[in-house]
Amino acid sequence: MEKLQQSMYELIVETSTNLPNDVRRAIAKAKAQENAGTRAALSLSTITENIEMADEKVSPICQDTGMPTFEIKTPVGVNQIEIKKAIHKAMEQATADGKLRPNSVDSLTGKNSGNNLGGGTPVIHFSQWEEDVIDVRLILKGGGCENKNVQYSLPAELEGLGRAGRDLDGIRKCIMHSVYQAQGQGCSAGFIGVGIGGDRTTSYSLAKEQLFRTVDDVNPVEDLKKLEDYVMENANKLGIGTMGFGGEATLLGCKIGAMNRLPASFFVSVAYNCWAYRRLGVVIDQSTGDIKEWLYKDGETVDLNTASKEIAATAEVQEETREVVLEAPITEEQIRDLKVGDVVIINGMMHTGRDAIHHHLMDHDAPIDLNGQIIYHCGPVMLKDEEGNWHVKAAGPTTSIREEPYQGDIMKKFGIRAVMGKGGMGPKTLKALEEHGGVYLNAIGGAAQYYADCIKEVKGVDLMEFGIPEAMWHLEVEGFAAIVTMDSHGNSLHADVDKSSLEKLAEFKEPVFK
Ligand SMILES: O=C(O)C[C@H](O)C(=O)O
Ligand code: SF4
Repeated sequence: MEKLQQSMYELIVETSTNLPNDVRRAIAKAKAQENAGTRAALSLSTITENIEMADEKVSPICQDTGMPTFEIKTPVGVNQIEIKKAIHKAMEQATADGKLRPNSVDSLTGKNSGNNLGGGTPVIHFSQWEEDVIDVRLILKGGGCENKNVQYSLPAELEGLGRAGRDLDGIRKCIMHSVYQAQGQGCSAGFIGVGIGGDRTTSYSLAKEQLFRTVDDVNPVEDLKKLEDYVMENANKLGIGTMGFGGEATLLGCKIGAMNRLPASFFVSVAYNCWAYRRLGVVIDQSTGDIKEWLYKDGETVDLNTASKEIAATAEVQEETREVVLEAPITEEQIRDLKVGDVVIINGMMHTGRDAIHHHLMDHDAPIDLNGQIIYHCGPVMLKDEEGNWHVKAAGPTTSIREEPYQGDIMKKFGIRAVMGKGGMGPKTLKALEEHGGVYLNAIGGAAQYYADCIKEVKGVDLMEFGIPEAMWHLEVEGFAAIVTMDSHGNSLHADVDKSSLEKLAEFKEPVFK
């Protein structure tokens, strides 16, 4: 199997950079249905542009290239150790080439292994089958959507929906609730895999397995088909929308599986996948290791730009929406002038800072003067050239809510005026924005190529000891667009969408499946 390592490399690169056709179709459909000219329509246009850029440049669709999860079927007698070794080598190569972000972090020391290998990374599951070829499927599922996975133990009391019992209707309520609780934080519009039954572990595994099904397949189990259809019809009525900005498209796919359970347990597990649903597969010749066939690529090319009426309307909305250009250092007066809904175009410097940096800044000085500056919640994919200069390969926002315990204090301590990320922040930060004169900017989650293109130069880096994604990168940008979703006057689009979607969720309280 001398070609196996190369085949695995191709699978990894293709999965990171090229979305499968069923996913593209779901996104194109959502885009066509979105109300023209809204923030959601604008976000979907950015997303589709990003998908095409990633494809053309053979660069990661999203900077978080996720937890690589391989599901492999081998004919009896094939050496699985050899396959594992080939995958490990291919992972290292793809990381060195900037197709994967180094994403494997020691949970105790915080050290990034740098090559995507380490305890539990990558995930490789083997099973045997009686075919004479090897079937390898890969999902790259990002951490932000992984954090929105949820497991219910029935019976349960659910916010907005009341009692969920141990029956089909109780399961229905759990699934509706899972979509509500994700809000925009897992980069909606998303896809969910649901596992019913099992124990806590197998229930989650079953949920994840559902993500290997194609978006448009039909569930052979009548009750589950009914449930999938119901969820697809109704979850979109919650109005959470793309990025949680409100809108028509909240959920793009729902796949449900069931297995037996113990008499005492009744789990419903939901695996939430962002729109950047990176899943591909290959059929491998067991003697040469060559790729015989690609899976999830059904040949027909999907036009992501079918929604011409919406694109025309985008031009209109840009006239109505206030656009403000910001360049650091920013004054308090400039910030107080911004309102939720304004589009901000950033030129000049911004500095990345995510989990490790926020924790660090609580009781250390900043490596540079942050007064009036912009902090970007981002862990980019970076590559160093032979002259030692860094280049940005992918750089979309990360989920901001993780910085909620620190953000307000850090803004005040260092005089930071704007923080940018995705998914919004909570009441503590909102209060600090009001007191201090700060603003929260929402960039489009997953649009890592779109934003990488706005970064003109890497001016430097500090705190590299935290690893590439967690270091503080000093970036010079041009035309970097984001939306004000929390302002210094106590307004939060995220709080508004959460409240209205909870009210809508409560409309699904009455039993449907008796
Ligand atoms: O780690 C990242 O860059 C992003 C993460 O997947 C997230 O959605 O928060
Ligand atoms: S940033 Fe968004 S699109 Fe990227 S992996 Fe995280 S949840 Fe997915």
